[in-house]
Amino acid sequence: MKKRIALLPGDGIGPEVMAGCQKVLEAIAERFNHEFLFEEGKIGGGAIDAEGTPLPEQTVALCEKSDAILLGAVGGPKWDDAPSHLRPEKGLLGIRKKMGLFANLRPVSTVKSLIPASPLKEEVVSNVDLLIVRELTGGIYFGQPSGREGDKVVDTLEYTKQEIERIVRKGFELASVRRGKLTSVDKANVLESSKVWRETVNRIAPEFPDVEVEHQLVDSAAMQLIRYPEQFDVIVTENLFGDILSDEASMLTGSLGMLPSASLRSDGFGMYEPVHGSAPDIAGKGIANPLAMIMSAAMMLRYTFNLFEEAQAIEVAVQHTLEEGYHTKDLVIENGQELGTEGIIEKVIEQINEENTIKGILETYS
Ligand SMILES: NC(=O)C1=CN([C@@H]2O[C@H](COP(=O)(O)OP(=O)(O)OC[C@H]3O[C@@H](n4cnc5c(N)ncnc54)[C@H](O)[C@@H]3O)[C@@H](O)[C@H]2O)C=CC1
Ligand SMILES: CC(C)CC(=O)C(=O)O
Ligand SMILES: [Mg+2]
Repeated sequence: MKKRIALLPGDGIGPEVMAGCQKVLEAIAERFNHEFLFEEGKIGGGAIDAEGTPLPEQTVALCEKSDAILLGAVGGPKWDDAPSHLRPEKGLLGIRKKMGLFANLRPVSTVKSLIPASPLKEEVVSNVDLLIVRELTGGIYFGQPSGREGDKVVDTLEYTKQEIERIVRKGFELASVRRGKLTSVDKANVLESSKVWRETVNRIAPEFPDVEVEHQLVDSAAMQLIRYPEQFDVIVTENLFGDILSDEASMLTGSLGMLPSASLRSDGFGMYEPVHGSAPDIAGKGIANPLAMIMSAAMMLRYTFNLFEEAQAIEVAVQHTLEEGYHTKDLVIENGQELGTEGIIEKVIEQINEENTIKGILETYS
């Protein structure tokens, strides 16, 4: 299979994790006989410095002609005080909106050998397997007006009924092919948009009789994620709530460096991006965890290219690498060996090239 992949490394640790990801995809291409054509584009702070805008037109054109997009991360202290249209994050919001990537899928599951980086009891996180379905192109990140006037500052939370309905449907569809439970998270005791959200969920529910539906208010959901995360299968929620809850949920796995995501359009086109940001505190040190980025690439292979064995090869390679005790600084493994970004990538590639890893996967699919 021949595919064009747009690489948008971005800022901070973005280029470091993207370099590793590209190497892993090259190993997959060689192992499974595919041709992946990579082309890089600028986005975020680097694009502001080079082109005077966080989302240059060439980058949009590159994304439009590609079969899928991989994005690292944007932002950093250098641009923190810039006016809002010159903030790196505007580039990311812009490309999501421009490409119509309304559904952000953020899977969170326990990785057996990892010790959660928090006081969570092992029995509370040992069987976590949940999927946050976050609305990505509406809500308070996009509503107008937004800005300052005198001593007043405004951000607007805005949704159309259609925007709510399409993400809620996505949540139901995904729950129906997983364990059949949908938790809709809102703030319907306060926000009008959340009331419409809840009405929409209740209106669509009869179309999915096999899906059990429950509603949780976002403050309580934040607590339940830590208290009893195994209760969740699919969580569907609006943009801001999904952003916050997914960073919280990352701690169930051990690190923010472990969470991948897929940002999808209704036709299956997607941009694949780790949940984490540009991590300026560790950028340039060679210690960033590239596994969220790599597993985002696995999601790309599965969701946009329908390359199921190849996606699983990456996931199994990551799992075996961790089971053998190799990890980056952000992770804790008992009696493990700490490696840098490049070191862990080498181990994952060794696993991809390991005969038994691939044999096991091919047998599953035969
Ligand atoms: N998708 C994106 O491009 C996102 C960009 N950002 C931007 O990133 C910048 C930094 O934001 P923060 O709030 O610090 O969030 P962050 O996600 O960049 O970092 C939070 C903490 O997690 C650690 N961390 C994150 N990813 C890691 C990885 N792969 N390996 C090891 N440790 C990792 C960082 O070192 C830091 O201590 C800001 O400019 C923010 O706007 C934030 C979130 C998402
Ligand atoms: C940097 C923001 C635009 C978004 C964010 O934090 C995220 O998508 O997780
Ligand atoms: Mg975020």
